This record gives sequence, C-alpha cells and structure tokens, in this order.
Amino acid sequence: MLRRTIASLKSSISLHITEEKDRICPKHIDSVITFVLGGPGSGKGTQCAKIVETFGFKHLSAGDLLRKEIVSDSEYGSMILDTIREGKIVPSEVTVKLILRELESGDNHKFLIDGFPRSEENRIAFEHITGSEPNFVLFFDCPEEEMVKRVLSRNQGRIDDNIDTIKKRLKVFESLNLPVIDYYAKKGKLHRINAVGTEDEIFEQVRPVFAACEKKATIT
Ligand SMILES: Nc1ncnc2c1ncn2[C@@H]1O[C@H](COP(=O)(O)OP(=O)(O)O)[C@@H](O)[C@H]1O
Ligand SMILES: Nc1ccn([C@H]2C[C@H](O)[C@@H](COP(=O)(O)OP(=O)(O)O)O2)c(=O)n1
Ligand SMILES: [Mg+2]
Repeated sequence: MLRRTIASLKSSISLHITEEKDRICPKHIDSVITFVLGGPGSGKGTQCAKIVETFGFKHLSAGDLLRKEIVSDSEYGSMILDTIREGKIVPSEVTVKLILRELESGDNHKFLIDGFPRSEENRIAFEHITGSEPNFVLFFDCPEEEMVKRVLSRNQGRIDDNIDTIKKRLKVFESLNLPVIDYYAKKGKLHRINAVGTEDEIFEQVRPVFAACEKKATIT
C-alpha cells in the first residue's frame, strides 16, 4: 500500500492531499518520530550523531537526502540545486517523498528527522501524507552571529555555505521555520535547547529528553 502510494507521489507532483483515503501511515505505527529543528549551523547534525550513538535512533537529514538527489540522476536534481543555492525551500512533495522512502526502509522504528519541517507547508504535507505527527520536537536555539560563524567554518564544500546564501537562509528560517517551532511549542511538544556551549554541554540538555522517552517506552 505504502509503496504504491510513494509510486503515485512520484508520478503526480501536485500536492493537495487532504482526504482520508490519501493518507498513509508509516510501516510501524509504534514508531518514535522526532523532528530536529534550528537555524543553519545551530548544531542539528552534530547533536543527531550523538543521539544516534547513545540512543540508537536512525538519522534522516532532509538536507542530506536532497543533496543525494542532486548527485543522483533524479529528475528533480537541477531544481533542488537551484533552490538550495538560493537558500529557499524545496517543494514539500519532493522532500516528503524522500523522507517516506527512508521511514519505510530498514527495521529501526526510532527516527530523528533533521531539518524538517522547515515551513508550515512542509509540516502540513508530512501530516497529511503520513497521517502522523512527531512524538516530540527539538529546537536548537542559537544566536545568528554564532550560526554564521559556524557555517562559514564548516568546510564541507556546500554550495550554500557562503555569506550571501547564509543571509537568505537566516531570513527563510525566521519567516518560515519559526512559525513551525511556535506551532509545536503551543502543542506542548517542543524541547528548546540552548545551542551555545560545547558539543558535550549541549548534549547534556538533549540526553534527558531521550532518556525520558526510553523510560516511558519501558513502562508502557
Ligand atoms: N556546540 C558547538 N560549538 C561550536 N561549533 C559547533 C558546535 N556544534 C556544532 N559545531 C560546528 O558547527 C558547524 C555546524 O554544525 P552542524 O551540526 O552541521 O549544524 P546544522 O546541521 O544545524 O547546520 C559544524 O562545523 C560543526 O562542527
Ligand atoms: N526540509 C528541507 C530541508 C532542507 N532543505 C534545503 C534548503 C536548506 O537550506 C538546504 C540545506 O539543509 P540542511 O538541513 O542540510 O542545512 P543545515 O544543516 O541547517 O545547514 O536544503 C529544504 O528545502 N527543505
Ligand atoms: Mg545539518
């Protein structure tokens, strides 16, 4: 059922999926889904690696999945490249499709979805297509000048890690991603993390969130 739906998403790029019949659930209804949010350079990827190591989650980075599409023969490659270079957000149907493919592969039921949703459009598309919501959401709260400093010294050869694109990405973060963060705060699902400090200091704020989640899973 899910594979068929992914196939139909591939062939149809218009996304107005609002009816119950169009919804699909991740393969494992007992999955733990965590969204990991924060501005560019706030440390999402760095902390996800620590969470994977300590708590055994599967890390899905929306940015990495999109970058893989650019270097593959994907029909969306050049559109994704142009969008990322401009610091804009790739249409949700493309990103959600890539995430769904990962949610459906392998046996791990605990997912960190890093850098997604980056807009209300992303959020709504995910909810409508999967019929599910995250169990909780991490927000790495970092001052702009620190984010700029980190991105400029990241040295991963990314086309969007230059000062012009960073300025655009920060504007997009403020206008499109902060409303999503607000949405989850109001739902009581947000864990705000102070993203300034050493990597280990920051992880000491992250650890109890996942430890509590593990404890809850043992009790229920
Ligand atoms: N707490 C920290 N202090 C200083 N630099 C950091 C910290 N956490 C991550 N970095 C560095 O900052 C850059 C951006 O981190 P990254 O995890 O890629 O952020 P994001 O995925 O949010 O863009 C990387 O070069 C990383 O090594
Ligand atoms: N949900 C997403 C995630 C990333 N993208 C695009 C736009 C982003 O600027 C780039 C890079 O995202 P990525 O999460 O790797 O960037 P940072 O780790 O925050 O620096 O990818 C997107 O269009 N939609
Ligand atoms: Mg990242």
